[in-house]
Amino acid sequence: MATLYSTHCRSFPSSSMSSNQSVSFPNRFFVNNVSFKSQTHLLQQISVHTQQQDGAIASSVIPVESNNIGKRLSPELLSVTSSTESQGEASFEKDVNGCTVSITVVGASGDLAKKKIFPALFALYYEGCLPEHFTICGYARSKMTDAELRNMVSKTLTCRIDKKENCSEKMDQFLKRCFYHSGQYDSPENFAALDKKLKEHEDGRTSNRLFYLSIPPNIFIDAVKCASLSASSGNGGWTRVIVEKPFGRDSESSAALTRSFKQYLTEDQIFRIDHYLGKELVENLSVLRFSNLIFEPLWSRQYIRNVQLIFSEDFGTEGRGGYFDNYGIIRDIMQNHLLQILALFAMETPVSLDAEDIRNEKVKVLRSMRPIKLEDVVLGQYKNHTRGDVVYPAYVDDKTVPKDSLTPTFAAAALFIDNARWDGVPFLMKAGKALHNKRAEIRVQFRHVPGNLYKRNFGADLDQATNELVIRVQPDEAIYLKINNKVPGLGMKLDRSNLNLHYAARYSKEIPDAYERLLLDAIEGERRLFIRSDELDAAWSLFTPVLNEIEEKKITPEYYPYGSRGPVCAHYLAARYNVRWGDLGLDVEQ
Ligand SMILES: NC(=O)C1=CN([C@@H]2O[C@H](COP(=O)(O)OP(=O)(O)OC[C@H]3O[C@@H](n4cnc5c(N)ncnc54)[C@H](OP(=O)(O)O)[C@@H]3O)[C@@H](O)[C@H]2O)C=CC1
Ligand SMILES: O=C1O[C@H](COP(=O)(O)O)[C@@H](O)[C@H](O)[C@H]1O
Repeated sequence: MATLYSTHCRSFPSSSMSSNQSVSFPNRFFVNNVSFKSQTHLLQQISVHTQQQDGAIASSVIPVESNNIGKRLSPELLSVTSSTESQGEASFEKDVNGCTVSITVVGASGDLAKKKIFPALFALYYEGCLPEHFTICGYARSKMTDAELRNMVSKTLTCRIDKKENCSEKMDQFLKRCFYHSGQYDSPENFAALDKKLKEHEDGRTSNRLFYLSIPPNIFIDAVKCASLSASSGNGGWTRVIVEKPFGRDSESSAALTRSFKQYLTEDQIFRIDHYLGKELVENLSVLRFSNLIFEPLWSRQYIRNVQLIFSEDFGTEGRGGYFDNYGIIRDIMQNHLLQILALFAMETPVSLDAEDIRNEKVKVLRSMRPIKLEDVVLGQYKNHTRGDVVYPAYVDDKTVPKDSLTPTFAAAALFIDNARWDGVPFLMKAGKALHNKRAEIRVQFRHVPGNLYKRNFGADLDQATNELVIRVQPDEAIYLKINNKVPGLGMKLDRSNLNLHYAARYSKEIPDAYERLLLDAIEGERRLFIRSDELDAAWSLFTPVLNEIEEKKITPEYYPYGSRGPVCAHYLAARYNVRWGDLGLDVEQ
């Protein structure tokens, strides 16, 4: 997996390679990524030098079928070599003209582009993770010059706190690679003009083109159609499209969207982003589980009492009420971010770390899930609240939201996976806006110790002694395990303490933003963290019936004050399954 690379990013100095040159890799790497990289080169062979335990170097050539020599590698071919972990070098035959990557941010004038995409692209550039030849082009209807785009982008760029050297120089160099093209999203002519502009920058090199659709969903198809027909790579490079959520609002609309995409793109070209999959601790979930002996044996109904997936924000829908009212918190957070984490958490060990193997396991989890019952769902909506002199608005105070809106800004739900590993274990989800804190975490509560010798020390409430593993995705990333411990002294007093892996204390390096990882993956053709269409179908099949029922029955949400801990009914839901929400406990570190 990416986290095992010890190189700081996964780029190689590919564009500086001369024909048949070997590229040496100073550190351990997975050969599949070497091969992936070679999609931008013509493959000749891959030589691998593996360091043995005694330090000796064993050399081998990864067999490449003769009919594949000189061809671009497809991900399918890569699976042959994917599990080889090596140190060494690889040889490629370089393209005659070299390659370039052109990244077009469609909707460049928008919120997400400014907030996340351009800063992530700069971070990749700053870290040396972008190829030598690349162009970034903003595309939107707004009229802007290149200079105006650069000015807009420059306001959002920051340098890594641990690497401030040459920052302004790097920013200037980066901004010089950014251009702007104004056009309509449904105009083949405007996209053809974009194509012409990109070609000028690509300067005859093999062009690989990445389109990031950072636009509202109602114009996805227009943009995909025009990008694919008028501006895709025409000279042997790849064309990929990153699509932002929402991918529809139920099974039917999602399937229709996929069908429309597939008129213009193959599944391999579609990168459906769920930025929670790019978060460091979500990426680490599989490492934690599959590369530590102590967790995997406990990872089942036998030892785990319940799992909690919690998302909270301490602000409302500010500025996004128009979008939000049509979706609500279940579609905005649960059906995608929390469900994706659940699938990664609960999946069986994949055959390998290849994208398809991982996604195959995730989809099995999703398909094993029990339909969600309406009585297992709690809905809430925030109302206004005054604290001191400050009046915090209600959801319906947003001018873009109808006054009588029933759209939930909070939801809690109990989900179940009906398979052998998880039979009967409640997976509780809770997501809300305008709550008392901002947090995303996974909480795993273990069963009570059978015949606990120390039970008298806990009084009547054995839950006080529950071991709990907390994976705090954000903020202040941490993994900690609550254990029972003897308080030092002559008596026998027990307390609960944390074995704590606190990232800020352990690692001095700043944690990359999820969008950096995902953009880099899309450039490299790594699909592991993107949603495959069957995963999406399964996710919608799970949520669509209950969403329909909520809407048909016009369920009134429980109103909770802005800045509170959310609806009381969430506690009743948990109690029904003999669960206490872990984030509301009284521990030192919650
Ligand atoms: N913002 C966020 O935090 C997040 C956003 N997303 C998703 O990312 C995508 C982009 O989000 P965001 O940047 O907030 O979106 P914006 O509403 O800011 O729209 C992006 C750009 O699209 C164009 N646009 C907006 N509305 C229309 C319209 N009705 N018809 C045609 N063009 C329009 C505008 O550019 P111009 O007028 O110049 O053409 C605008 O600058 C959306 O799909 C959103 O759901 C996902 C997660 C988080
Ligand atoms: O996808 C979305 O995510 C954000 C929260 O993302 P984070 O990385 O800041 O935690 C959320 O605010 C937004 O409503 C939702 O659409």
